[in-house]
Amino acid sequence: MWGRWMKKSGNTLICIGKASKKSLTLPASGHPRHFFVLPLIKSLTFNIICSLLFGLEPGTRREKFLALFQRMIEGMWSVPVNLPFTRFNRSLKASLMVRKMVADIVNEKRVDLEQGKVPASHDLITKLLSIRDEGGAPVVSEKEIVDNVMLVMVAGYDTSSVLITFMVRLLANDPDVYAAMLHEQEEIAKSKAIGEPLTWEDVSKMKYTWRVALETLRIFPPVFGGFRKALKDIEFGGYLIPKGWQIFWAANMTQRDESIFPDSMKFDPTRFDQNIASIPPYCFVAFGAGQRICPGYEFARFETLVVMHYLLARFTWKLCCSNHSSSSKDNDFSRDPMPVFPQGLLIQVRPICNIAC
Ligand code: HEM
Repeated sequence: MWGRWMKKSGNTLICIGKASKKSLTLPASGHPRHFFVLPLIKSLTFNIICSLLFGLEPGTRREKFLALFQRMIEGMWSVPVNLPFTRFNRSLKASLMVRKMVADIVNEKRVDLEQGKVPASHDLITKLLSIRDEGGAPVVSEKEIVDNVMLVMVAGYDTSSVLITFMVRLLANDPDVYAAMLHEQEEIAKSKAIGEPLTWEDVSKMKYTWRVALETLRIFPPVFGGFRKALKDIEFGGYLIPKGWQIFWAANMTQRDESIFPDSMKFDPTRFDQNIASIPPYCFVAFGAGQRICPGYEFARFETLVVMHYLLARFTWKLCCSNHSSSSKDNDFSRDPMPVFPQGLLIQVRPICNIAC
């Protein structure tokens, strides 16, 4: 849904490209720098969503929004004990403030639309505000718009950023995949003048990079599962699941099942080339499946591809352990329930410019 809308809106790739270049800039001194990948990419994907979906431009307001939003997310999976000074309590308070900020933005946009200052196609909010029934009355209430904005922010924040972080780790560990991906991006960049933005055609050529992303999602799905309700009695593996029961589908288990993905722990992006036909339906479920499949799939695809393009164009990197951590396993991760690295995955980065960027 959003993918189609974004493709129609001409500046999508330019906007993702600009945000990526801004976040991924280092002084060209050639000296290495250290970065924690996950927080950096999280704020990048947050900024992309803010600009593209909500038309919220950089500035103090967006920074406040990000800080409150992060506080809200931190407590979403904590023990739900609402006592002062708990993570849960801080999260609830932040959530109220985020809702208030979103409601204010929606109101401002309604006024802008009424005064003809922005077109209906400006962003997701103006689009939703402009849907009218035959009598000219709004179809989506402002409360529904606020709910949808909150849902999109939460669903799009921790997902693509986790995928990109895992790809950064993979590329540091696997020189063959790194070389193949760099080659693909170099070929695309060669056809462009320095600073020329990526086009939809360029993105459609990033086939190997997307296979690497899919294979990363197969082994390390950011969303490890979800609930469904049995609409009728089902027999599965010799067990009866009665109608009305809740079922938890687990991407981790299906996507590492040896009978579906042989040698399942081997990282092999060729599973997603012409071999993709051998993957049975509902077995690659990193984006879910069926009617509730992730509506942000296309958006996540081109966001990931554009960010990876600029990362490869501008830097080489290697993994390192954090000075602040006594653990030598800094590059291992745990689930919270999203995959998290103890310090956010520390890397040493060296700026390059071997691709036009
Ligand atoms: C790598 C990136 C992403 C992954 C792996 C991912 C994965 C998922 C999964 C597994 C679901 C549940 C689907 C189901 O129940 O069948 C989901 C739902 C959803 N995703 Fe994504 N997602 C990603 C990026 C995004 C982005 C960037 C957005 C928005 C900009 C987004 C918006 C949503 C929304 C709104 C839902 C709820 C849909 C519903 O309940 O009907 N996702 N996503």
